[in-house]
Amino acid sequence: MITKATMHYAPLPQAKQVRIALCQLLTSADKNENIASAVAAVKRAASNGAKLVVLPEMWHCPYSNDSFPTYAEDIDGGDSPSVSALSKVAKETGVTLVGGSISERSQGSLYNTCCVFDKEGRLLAKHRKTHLFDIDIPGKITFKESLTLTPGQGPTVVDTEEGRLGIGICYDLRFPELAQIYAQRGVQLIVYPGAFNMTTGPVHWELLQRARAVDNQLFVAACSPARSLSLEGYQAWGHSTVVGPFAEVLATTEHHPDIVYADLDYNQIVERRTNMPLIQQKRNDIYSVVDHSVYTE
Ligand SMILES: NC(=O)CCC(=O)C(=O)O
Repeated sequence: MITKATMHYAPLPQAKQVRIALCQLLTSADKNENIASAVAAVKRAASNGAKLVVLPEMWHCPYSNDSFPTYAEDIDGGDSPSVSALSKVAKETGVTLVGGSISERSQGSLYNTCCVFDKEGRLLAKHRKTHLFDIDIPGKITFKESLTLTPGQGPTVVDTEEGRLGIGICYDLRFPELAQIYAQRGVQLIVYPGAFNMTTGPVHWELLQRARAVDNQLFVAACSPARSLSLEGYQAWGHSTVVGPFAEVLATTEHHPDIVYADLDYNQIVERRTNMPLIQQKRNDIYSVVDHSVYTE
């Protein structure tokens, strides 16, 4: 049993170098077309040397409460064309695949769910968006995911050939506690499939990624859909980005369909934490972030 008194940061896994690719996909109303374009992007990323490939939030459907129920797939029940296609392409290309997110139906509830596959196409982990996107900025943007979706119940840490990953989905990026829990668990890279909007995206998208990276001295990657061509419906900010443990932007793009590549060297986490030993300097005697999925009172 681990208690708060014995709380510690898990040791980091062996450092390595990893080529990551973020596929900024243009999403349409046609699920089959979306699946085909995701598969093509993974193949292109792999052919350019990527070993870890990431897809955006809700890449298989338009981002709307009308779409989530109609496009939802039963992952646990084995009735998921999106998951089948991702598993197959991960195996064909030999990449570790963070499969963005899709609408999942499970036991009468809907979730915004990210599946992670190994290079054999096996499902390694499933993260259900933990913080639902419910905001109201009058005249700008109002969205309430909780009208259709149910939040996930915990953090997701997954050991892959390309490092120890922590998964968050879009609005999860706003919650520093989740990122700190990932750092406590020895995560090297936090991956956020996301689809920020045109009001908050310009001011918060990169800022939040850099904040999560510098607070926790680890890598952050956030993969968005490309901006929709139509003037109706949800407009994603785009700008898929990779950030290093010193808050440096390693790679980014604009709003069009694209693949963003970066070469990550996990040794830099050790270097930054040696230069600035924030973890040892934390005042656990006066504050702490408790991971209730691991620690007990
Ligand atoms: N899909 C989302 O969770 C959007 C989050 C967002 O735009 C934000 O400002 O936060």
